[in-house]
Amino acid sequence: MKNINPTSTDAWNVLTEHFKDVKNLNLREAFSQNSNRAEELTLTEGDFLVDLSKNLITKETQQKLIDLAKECELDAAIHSYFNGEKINATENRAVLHTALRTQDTSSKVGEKVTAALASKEKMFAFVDAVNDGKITAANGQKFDTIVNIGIGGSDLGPVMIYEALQAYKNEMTLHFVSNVEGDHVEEVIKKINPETTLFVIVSKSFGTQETLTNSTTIRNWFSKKVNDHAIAQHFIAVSSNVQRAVDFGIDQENIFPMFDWVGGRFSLWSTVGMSVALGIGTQNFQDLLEGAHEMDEHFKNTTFEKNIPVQLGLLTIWYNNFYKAQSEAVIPYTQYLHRLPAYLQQAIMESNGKSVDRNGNPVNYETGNIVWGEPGTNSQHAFFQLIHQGTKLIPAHFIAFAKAKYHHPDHHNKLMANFFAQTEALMNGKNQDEVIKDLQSSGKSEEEINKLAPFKVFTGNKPTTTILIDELTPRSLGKLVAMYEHKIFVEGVIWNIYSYDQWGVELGKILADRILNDIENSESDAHDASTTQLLQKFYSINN
Ligand SMILES: O=P(O)(O)OC[C@H]1O[C@H](O)[C@H](O)[C@@H](O)[C@@H]1O
Repeated sequence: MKNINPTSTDAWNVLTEHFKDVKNLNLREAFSQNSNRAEELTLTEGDFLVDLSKNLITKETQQKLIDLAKECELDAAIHSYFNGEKINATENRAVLHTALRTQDTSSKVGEKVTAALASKEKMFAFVDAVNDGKITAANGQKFDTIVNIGIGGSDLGPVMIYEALQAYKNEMTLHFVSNVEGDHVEEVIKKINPETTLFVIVSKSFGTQETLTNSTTIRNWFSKKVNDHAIAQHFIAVSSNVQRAVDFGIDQENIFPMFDWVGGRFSLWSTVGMSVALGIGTQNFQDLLEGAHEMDEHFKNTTFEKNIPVQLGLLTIWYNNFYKAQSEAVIPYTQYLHRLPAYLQQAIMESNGKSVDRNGNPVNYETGNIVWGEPGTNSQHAFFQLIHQGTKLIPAHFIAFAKAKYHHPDHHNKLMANFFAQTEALMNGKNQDEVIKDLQSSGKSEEEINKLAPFKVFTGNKPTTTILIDELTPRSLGKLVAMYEHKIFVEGVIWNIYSYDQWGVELGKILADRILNDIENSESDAHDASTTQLLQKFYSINN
């Protein structure tokens, strides 16, 4: 991929000028002036409807952003991404999570696809055998519980998917242990029967402190509760470092390899999805992959104007770099997606939280937006106040599914009424006249009205993107997650950064090891005064 500083392109200059006009755009007026606005700024792809029309853009903005994408050679970059070029250059790796969800072995990455299909076949055979009771616990009973031990990409993707697909789960009960916190481990192991539990250790590197510590504690607990000989049947591993997993004591047969061309935070489609596949069955897992593949095809083959991930990525650039918005909210109107924001935080912020461009030079523009959110309607009763009336611009994604899983029309209508009402209210706001009229009709005195009115005014004009999907299924979920993966890619290309490394995480790991050594020797002197004082307080409570 070429090194192109986006701010040195013609399109950037054009956008800078264009921004001066658009920053005064009033969405209410934009709709009344153009009766086709909704239609012109809405994208569809099968069961997905993505309405961009409540954003602070015009058709012209969209065109100018596309020009930016073209000047930054997004087309060629997409080609490099899907064709397995080593676009993760700082780690000298290709980025091919897309190869995990296709059957096409005839492409340039055919060999990788063949390897991925073989690895999926081994995983599916294992999953089916466990779920059919052909592979059993050491005592011959059927496994009824899975404990996934992993962190970061080896946890967030699987948990998010499993929670999202609760309506598709089988009889297996899943637990996830991630934090290096004895209390977290304890809370999980006290709920399970080790005799019928399968432990899935997931670590791409098999070198992550949290996962190894938790696995060791759980293995020791298991051998006390059951016995040492049963370990081989009850512990399996997913890793790209097979040797380390063998050294840990996992039976070679029970190690499911991952590929180094799949980044941790994009790995849920691989054997990292083992626990999920055990919990929802192989057919549902396959549907998840096929949904993601559908989005891959859309992304690869659709013109930029109609391309959902391209348009969403460009909107982020627009808000981040021109409006200087610091963050974006993602609000799913379903409890099933309650872990989506956490999953996206890793996917988005670990990928695009970079301040050096592809030449190794500090960037002279903003990158990596902050992402956060919670399901609606809960979040309406929590942080929506700030989105409606705070001082910050927070573009938000509103995601909902037109059809509910269970038949409770009263609930679903109310949920969806809130979903539609919020984006409308964020856009329309409530002006002084409307506020005064309301207060008058509620019988308030003129004095009270004058006092209260300023607090009740909503400026409106708050941008939102509505993503309305027919129904939450494994397929539509796969498609939604892939949509965000490609959005991340688009942003990284425009920002001219490497989205697929994560050197920033490494420093914290090294420092924690150093302090651990001090803690084990009750030392505190080698640090700054603040850290020394905190360590001493810690020792005083624990010794
Ligand atoms: O799967 P593992 O090798 O144990 O890595 C788990 C996590 O480790 C680090 O935090 C990386 O930054 C993450 O991207 C990764 O997902």
